[in-house]
Parts: sequence; C-alpha cells; structure tokens
Amino acid sequence: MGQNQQTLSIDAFHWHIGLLQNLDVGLVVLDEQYHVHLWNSFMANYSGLSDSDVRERNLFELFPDLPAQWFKSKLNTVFHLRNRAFITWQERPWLFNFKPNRPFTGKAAQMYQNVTLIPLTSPDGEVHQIGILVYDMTDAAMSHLDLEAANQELARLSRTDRLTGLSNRGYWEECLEHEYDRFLRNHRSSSLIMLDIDHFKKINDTYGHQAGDQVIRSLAQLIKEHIRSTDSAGRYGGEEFGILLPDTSDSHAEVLAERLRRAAQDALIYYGDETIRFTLSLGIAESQPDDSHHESWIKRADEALYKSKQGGRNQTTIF
Ligand SMILES: Nc1nc2c(ncn2[C@@H]2O[C@H](COP(=O)(O)OP(=O)(O)OP(=O)(O)O)[C@@H](O)[C@H]2O)c(=O)[nH]1
Repeated sequence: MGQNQQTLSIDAFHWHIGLLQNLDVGLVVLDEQYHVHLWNSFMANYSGLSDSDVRERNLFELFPDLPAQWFKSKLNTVFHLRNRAFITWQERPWLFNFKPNRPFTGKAAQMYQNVTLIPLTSPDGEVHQIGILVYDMTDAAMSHLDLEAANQELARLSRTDRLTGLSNRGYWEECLEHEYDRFLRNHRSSSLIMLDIDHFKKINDTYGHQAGDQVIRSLAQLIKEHIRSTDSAGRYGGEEFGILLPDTSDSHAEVLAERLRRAAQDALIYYGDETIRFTLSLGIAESQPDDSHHESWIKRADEALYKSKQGGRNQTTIF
C-alpha cells in the first residue's frame, strides 16, 4: 500500500469516528460480557457519562435500572442468530432512562426510544460484539399519543349526549343489545326502566325552553346519583330516559325506580327567580327469552311507562 493510500485510510478512519461521535443517534458497542467499547457523544450527553467513564465497563453495572433480564435475552439472541433486532417505543417506551432535551416545549418526562441491535462480524467471521443504535422518538411518540387521546375523546363524544353527559340513544341501545345477547346466553335476567318527565311541554311553555333544559340536566344528575356503576343510563329522546340494570329482577328494579321517582318529586330546580318542580312516570320490563330482540324489550318497558301515564302519572308500572 502506498503512502498516499495509507494516509487516506487513516483520514477515512478519523472521518468515520467523527461522524459516529456526532450522529444525532445513540451508538454503543458491547462485547459478549456486555462491556462497553464505543459510547458516542449522543450517549454521553444524555447519560452524563463520558466515553472514558464507561469504556471497558459492564453496561448493566453502569445502568442498574436497565431491564437486565429482558435486554440480555435480546442481546444473546443477536449473538446466536446473528440477526438484527428491533425494539420499538410501542413495545417498551425507553431502554435508557434519559430526559429529553425539550425542557420548555415538551410534555414528555422521558425520552421515547427505538433501539436497533446489530451483530458486528469480526475479521474471523464470528460475532463478538453488538452495535446498539438508540433513536430519539419523543416527538413522534408524543404526536402519536396526542392523536390517540384525541381519537379517544372523539369516540367518547360520539357516545355522549351533549345536554346531559349520559350515553346518547345510539350508544345506549348498543349496550342494551349486548346485554340482551348476554341474557340469551346465560339466562341471568336484567331489567330495563324507561322514564319520562310528566307534562314536560307545560314546563317548557311556562318557564321557557332553557328552563326545560335545566330540568332535563337536573334529572340526568339525579339518575347518575342513584344508579350503580354497572348500570347504564341513556337519554332515549327529548325528556325520555332509559336505565339498564344488569343482573337485576324487575322487583329490585322497582326499588330503584321508586327511589328515583320520589327524589324527582322532592327536587327543587332553581332557574332564575323561578323554582320548578316535576314528576316522573316510569315503566319496568325484565328481559324475557321470547322478546326475540332488544327492541321488543324496550317496547314492553315503554308500554309499562304508558300505563303509568294513563294511571295518572308520577308512578311506576312493571310490565
Ligand atoms: N327544553 C327541552 N324540551 C324538549 C327537549 N326535547 C323535547 N322537548 C319537549 O318535550 C315536550 C314533550 O312533550 P309531550 O311529548 O307532549 O309530553 P309531556 O308534555 O311531557 O306530557 P306527558 O309525557 O304525557 O306527561 C315537547 O314540548 C318537546 O318540545 C329538550 O331537549 N329540551
């Protein structure tokens, strides 16, 4: 090899080292005893440990909070199979517990990382060392998580009635349908309460539509306070609501219905200078196999509600 060529290869070696040192990606080389042989400036900056602090030292002793058992098994697989391995932030948000360097704009407390493990073949054809590349994925992870949160919020809104915060009719009917299918499989009865504000048109006509809305909101609040977390309440129509009570007989449902009816009767709704009172009519139907469909179940509860209206309102009827 001529003098020029030798100079060039030494130059090239320095460029390579310079490039590796200044990459905006973490780079570590480990041997089979997990001793560190290369530690670039990315790793030094985020860990606070310089190349000379870590060189020839065991990675797991340097970083006791690394998931040692899990990570060693990944490294050993790369040594044995000589294949690259990839660890994404979705699988494990981070390997090295680094703080991202976005102290003012970022929300993340930790740097999210993708990690690639590369088997490094020695001149003897064997793999005695592994290269670890650590990519900072914090921005991508944050956008992804923000998008996911926004989608979840959209999904929640699409299930919710805006005026009352209860389930809207579409979602509530879906729950009812699932409950009816469950009943057909396990034959454990559930009950359905349909309820409607009495003479609500008169409340609107007397106090105005906004006051009517306030009555609907207050009733929704009363319902939330009376039901269990396993029950589901939904706004079925203007001033009609449905409550699904899983694993509940009609006589037990009646206890809740009557409690709610009395609470409504006693409630005082303040709207401006007005004090508004209202009553409820309620109908109950227990699930039955011959309903054939959840809609027939609603129909029976509605028929019972109609009987309460016919019977003089402010009362509960079991179908
Ligand atoms: N304020 C308000 N009123 C509503 C809303 N949805 C429906 N309504 C009104 O609710 C009233 C329901 O009237 P009706 O179906 O005649 O029943 P009612 O006056 O409650 O009489 P009974 O049910 O027979 O006791 C109508 O005047 C609707 O305009 C709403 O979201 N807000």
